[in-house]
Amino acid sequence: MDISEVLGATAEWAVTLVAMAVGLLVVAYLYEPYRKVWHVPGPVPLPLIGHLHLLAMHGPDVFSVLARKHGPVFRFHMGRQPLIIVADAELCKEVGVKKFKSIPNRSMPSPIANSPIHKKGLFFIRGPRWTSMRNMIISIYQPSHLASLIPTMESCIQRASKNLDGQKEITFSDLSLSLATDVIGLAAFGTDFGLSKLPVTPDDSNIDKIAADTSVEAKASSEFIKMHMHATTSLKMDLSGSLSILVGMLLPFLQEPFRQVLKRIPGMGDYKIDRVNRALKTHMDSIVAEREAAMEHDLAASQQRKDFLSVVLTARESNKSSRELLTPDYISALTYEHLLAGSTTTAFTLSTVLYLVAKHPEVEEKLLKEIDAFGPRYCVPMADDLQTKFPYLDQVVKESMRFYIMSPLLARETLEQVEIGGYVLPKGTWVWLAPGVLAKDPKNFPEPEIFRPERFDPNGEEERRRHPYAFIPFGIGPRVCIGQKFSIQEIKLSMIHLYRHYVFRHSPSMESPLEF
Ligand code: HEM
Repeated sequence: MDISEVLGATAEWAVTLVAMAVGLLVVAYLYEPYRKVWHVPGPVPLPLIGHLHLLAMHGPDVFSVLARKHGPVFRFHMGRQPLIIVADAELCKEVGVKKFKSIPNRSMPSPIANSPIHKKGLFFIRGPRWTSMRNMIISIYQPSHLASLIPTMESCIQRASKNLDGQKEITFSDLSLSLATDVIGLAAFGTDFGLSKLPVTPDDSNIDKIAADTSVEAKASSEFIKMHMHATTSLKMDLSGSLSILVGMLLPFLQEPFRQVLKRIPGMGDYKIDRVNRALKTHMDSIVAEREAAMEHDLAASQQRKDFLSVVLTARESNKSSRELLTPDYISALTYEHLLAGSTTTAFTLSTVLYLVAKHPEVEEKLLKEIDAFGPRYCVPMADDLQTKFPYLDQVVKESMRFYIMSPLLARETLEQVEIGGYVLPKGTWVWLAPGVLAKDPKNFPEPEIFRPERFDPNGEEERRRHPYAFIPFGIGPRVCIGQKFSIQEIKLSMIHLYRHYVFRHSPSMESPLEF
């Protein structure tokens, strides 16, 4: 062997060794988070994609399938990121309530981390700031405030339902989205978006028609809503996300550099998301600034306003710590969050209630009887009436929310090492509760695939036997939804108004079975 052959062989070895070392580093990087929670049962994750192939295979049922196989606490890998899924009512109570001090925050998905308008809302803020803001917001949502919103809600419902007059066929989910967005627009901003004058769809098709309205207010609202719709649909952290989100799920360290580059390339998803998020923030900041100016101009008139933004601005002036806490960017984020958290959720729930009632004539008959018994059509129920005079409607709404649960997962992250269901989880573990699995568990809901509102009858055996945390569509513990009563009030008022004037049937062209 001459010297050049020796050198060649050495170089080959060196390249092989370097390639192996890089390969090992990549594998170590990919499996590093797995190492910390490998003792929790779960399927073997594939490199890069983790368990995303299972999600593609089973759809949203994947967590029920895995819970049956691996037990109530198991691992699910979203790309490289392991999630510890908790699918048992008692253990959910442990995570959400009993051990709240060790698990007080939500994990922050990557699309949010890049958007201040989303990041600074109540949903994702942490620590003492969250405690103070939550207490301040809860104080606004007193029963008397909710009751005072009934006329606003009712007038939006009446206006939206005019779209049904003379119609043989309508896509109700579009109408309910317009309605819910209008209601929250008035409740949060004191602004009438007027969307239910003409339903708006997330694919923007009606936006153009709305934009044809030349009034300044209509233009501003339609632009704002268009951006909002886009921002909402792009928040998903799944296979349909932007390229940087996809890359981030596989190799998180590459996400930020990718995003920085892609957001500068017109036509890329990241480019659009970045522009929309910045525009939304600018728009919200200008709404807040305008309202602040109006307040300075006429304090007494501003204090009379009932919308969330005005109430928060008034609260800010009450003392020094509120002024420090409620800076304009947080106020923008909190107000915008209402639109984000309160429109699609309520619209989805109202649509599914209507869909399920239309599918079950015996439920419809019982419901109509209850609604008719309340009184003549012009008699609008008050807050107390909604709570006490419509027990069957209450059961129908609950059962619909169980049947098609809006949030099948609740995100949490451990603040310190904690033990859940016999497994020690280190600080920083993503622990996600699975109300979607609980809602279909025959232990708590016999024959879970049957739509039966009576299972929520407070005097019934099934309701009495059920674990108190088996049904948590609005979440659990101190982080529970702040808009629960608001949206239930809106849904009940809508159902009462709609069923006083119309009945609904499924269109022959409707997708069956529904796919989510
Ligand atoms: C049917 C309608 C709604 C559903 C199903 C729903 C569901 C949820 C769920 C599941 C959570 C997470 C709770 C947890 O992690 O334990 C949540 C949180 C939240 N929701 Fe709702 N929601 C609805 C309507 C609303 C409305 C109308 C608003 C605003 C007025 C709102 C504002 C919020 C906020 C701010 C949070 C975060 C609370 C915190 O972290 O302190 N939601 N919601």
